[in-house]
Amino acid sequence: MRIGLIGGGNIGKFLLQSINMNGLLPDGKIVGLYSRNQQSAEQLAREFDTENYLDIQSLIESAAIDLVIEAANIQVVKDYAATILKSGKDLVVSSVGALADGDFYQQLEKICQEARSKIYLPAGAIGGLDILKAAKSIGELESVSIITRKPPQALPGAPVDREQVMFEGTAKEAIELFPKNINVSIILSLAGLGPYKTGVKIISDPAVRKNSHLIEAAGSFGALSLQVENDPMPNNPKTSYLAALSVLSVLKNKDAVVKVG
Ligand SMILES: NC(=O)C1=CN([C@@H]2O[C@H](COP(=O)(O)OP(=O)(O)OC[C@H]3O[C@@H](n4cnc5c(N)ncnc54)[C@H](O)[C@@H]3O)[C@@H](O)[C@H]2O)C=CC1
Ligand SMILES: O=C([O-])CC(=O)C(=O)O
Repeated sequence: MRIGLIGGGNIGKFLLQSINMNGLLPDGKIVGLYSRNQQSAEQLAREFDTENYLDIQSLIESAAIDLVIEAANIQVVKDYAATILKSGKDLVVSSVGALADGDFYQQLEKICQEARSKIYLPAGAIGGLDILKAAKSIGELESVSIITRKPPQALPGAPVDREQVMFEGTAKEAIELFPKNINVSIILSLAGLGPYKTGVKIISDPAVRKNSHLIEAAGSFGALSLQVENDPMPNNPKTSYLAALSVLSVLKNKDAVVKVG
């Protein structure tokens, strides 16, 4: 697997370390990187033995790459996913919030069918998606919600001296207001009832250090209540370590002959 990486932040650097330095993907290597800050991208490319691309288009079009990982932001997915998939390359998306737009989702799906490419959406900083998908398969999933609690440093505009509910509403609205904080609500929507029917509450809490997500769902299967207490990435309190691990896990399991879950 010859991988191209977009984004050299927390998740990107974790992947470079895990794959290119620690060899955690036996048949894979990140052979190309594009990140917005060229100075740090050059440094990362040197440190982790990969090629630094000066513009995103050349990375996407490179014949040396057969799968692209987006670890940047929602806008990058909106701007480049179609080009990547049309070129026949597979795409792993970290900023799954981009797919809250149903028209965009369908457009990408059509491109994949025509170009025989695939999109991989990691579970990110949460779990429980297998339960929602199973419950939905007979159309008897009734409700899905997520309550996210993060320290104020992770949430724009949060007060540092008291707990505050920053948002309460649907996943569709939540991702528009907090695009770097609540991608989890969109993967939950895609596995379950869609972004208009997934309830979201975001709480800023100065008493916590971890990013926690409480997922609740109900249907004919029974009820789900799952609390994830995530350690943040060392350099970015917004992003949970599990989000980075889940991208690596998708890559590790991509071509497995036995699929679990
Ligand atoms: N699904 C999930 O559970 C989660 C998803 N995310 C998503 O993953 C993204 C990456 O997370 P982190 O690595 O923690 O963020 P980060 O802020 O540490 O890194 C983002 C990187 O992307 C680069 N970048 C920004 N705009 C770019 C562009 N136009 N082209 C190329 N590179 C660009 C930045 O320079 C930076 O290196 C987040 O923005 C968020 O959308 C983050 C956390 C959890
Ligand atoms: O990392 C997390 O806990 C969740 C997050 O930022 C996101 O979903 O965008």
